[in-house]
Amino acid sequence: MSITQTQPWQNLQALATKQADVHMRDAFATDPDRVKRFSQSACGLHIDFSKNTISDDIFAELIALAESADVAQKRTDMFTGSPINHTEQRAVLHTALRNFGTDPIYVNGKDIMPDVQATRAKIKAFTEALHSGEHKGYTGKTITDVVSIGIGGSFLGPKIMSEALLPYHQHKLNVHFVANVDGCHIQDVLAQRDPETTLVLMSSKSFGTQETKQNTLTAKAWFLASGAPQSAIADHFAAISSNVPAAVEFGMSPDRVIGMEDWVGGRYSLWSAIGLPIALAIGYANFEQLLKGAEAMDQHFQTAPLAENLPAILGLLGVWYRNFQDAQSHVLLPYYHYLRGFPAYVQQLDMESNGKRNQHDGTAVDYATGPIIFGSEGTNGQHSFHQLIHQGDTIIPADFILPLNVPNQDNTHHAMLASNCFGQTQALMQGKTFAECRAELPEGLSDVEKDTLAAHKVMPGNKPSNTITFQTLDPFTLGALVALYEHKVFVQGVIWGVNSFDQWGVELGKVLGNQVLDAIETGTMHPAMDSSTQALIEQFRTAQ
Ligand SMILES: O=P(O)(O)OC[C@H]1O[C@H](O)[C@H](O)[C@@H](O)[C@@H]1O
Repeated sequence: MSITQTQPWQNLQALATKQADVHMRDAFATDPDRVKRFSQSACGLHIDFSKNTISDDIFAELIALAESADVAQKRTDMFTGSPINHTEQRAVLHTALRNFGTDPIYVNGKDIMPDVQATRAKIKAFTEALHSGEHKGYTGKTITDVVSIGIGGSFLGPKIMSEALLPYHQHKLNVHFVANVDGCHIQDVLAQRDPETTLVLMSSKSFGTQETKQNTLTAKAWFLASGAPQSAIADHFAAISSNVPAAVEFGMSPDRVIGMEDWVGGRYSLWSAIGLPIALAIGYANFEQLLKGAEAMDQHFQTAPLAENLPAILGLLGVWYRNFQDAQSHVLLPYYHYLRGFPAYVQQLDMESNGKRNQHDGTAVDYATGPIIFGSEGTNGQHSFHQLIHQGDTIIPADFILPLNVPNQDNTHHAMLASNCFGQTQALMQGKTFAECRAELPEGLSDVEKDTLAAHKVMPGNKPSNTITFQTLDPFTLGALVALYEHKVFVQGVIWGVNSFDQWGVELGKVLGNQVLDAIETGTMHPAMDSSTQALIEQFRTAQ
């Protein structure tokens, strides 16, 4: 049965009509306990979700909707290794990677936990060998720089988590990230490096990603051009992949390849060996704390009643806006400079997981699914796109994220940051009425001028937001925050009945891109190629 035929879905449709006449301003004015009822905490995270266009009835129906979608059973299926990624016949077990328990988890009859623990030991050993200076370059010099090459989930997690945890960097290595195949980036990074003290770390789950392979080939050519012997590759190149044979065939020394399993999705892989660059930056002990924070959120997600369950709450609120308030997007606003990359991280996590249009049996959905995710650090967004969030004609639910304390805290700056964060949520909620705007206008204006100007100044308000706060962004808290969003996305995928763990939509672009590359290189157009693409290829070839 389609989710739209369930009673909670139909009740929510009726409640949406009723809710249209309610303004949050009035809800707060008549209900002093609202913030208490619509706030929850777990794993060091506090979520104030009272500035949402929900009532107790709506919240109850959203919980009922999750129950009708059997979120609890689907959650158990994921954690216990069922092949829930059914189009690829794979389990989805990024949660096993941060499981420090002793119980077995079986995939195809094999307990995977010994391998998970062995990989953690490899990450630890690799990190400590570089940090201690034991792993030296071919001329005997200490390795000072790591160039981490990867894209998508093999880039975003490592880069954004390393950036977010800058205060925890051990300063034993400089870790540089390269993702795009645009040669400018790899060339700029390598130009600053000494081949004798640089290690190149190639991360590619498939080991088939064009950008990552090309960047690594360029790095290898750079290294050998410096006069390094072929035999030195083993000391200066390493790889992380689920396709170890391909990595060895590519020229990686077998003992420099760390494997990963195919039941770890790219966008869920920072907890696997793909997270090695994070450990290289912050040290293995801190990396383990990152895992433990995610483990704590896993336990909360598995045990908390849905009405107190942080991922379920965020997921259901997203469904409320996407399916009953016609919201097309969702904005992430981390009020913390070190978390500036977090919107891009959640963009892949959310849009590559739930940007789908078919239910599990292949039938097309007849309701909205994944939203458009965007965002930027606060306060910068206030001086850029917040105008549309405040006065545009569409609802853009917002997540504000703020550490209550920051390292090397300057209280003046931090109070300003927090006041902007909270002030924005208040302005979005309460808005400013026509009468309030008109009353502030100078007396010299005529009534017509006042009416016109006031109309332009009205802030409708009733714009929803969640505010997520925590003491400080340490590795544990960051792990919990990332897992919170992973499980939010999971809850939504279950309700929408989509497979959140494949990504068939990225394949066609790759295939056609290779045909275009062939045409650029040979001048021979693919017979099925349209005239626009052919003209673009000709334009490019002519310009070279
Ligand atoms: O890690 P790789 O196999 O190189 O894949 C890198 C990225 O590219 C793919 O196209 C997918 O869109 C991503 O989910 C993946 O993270």
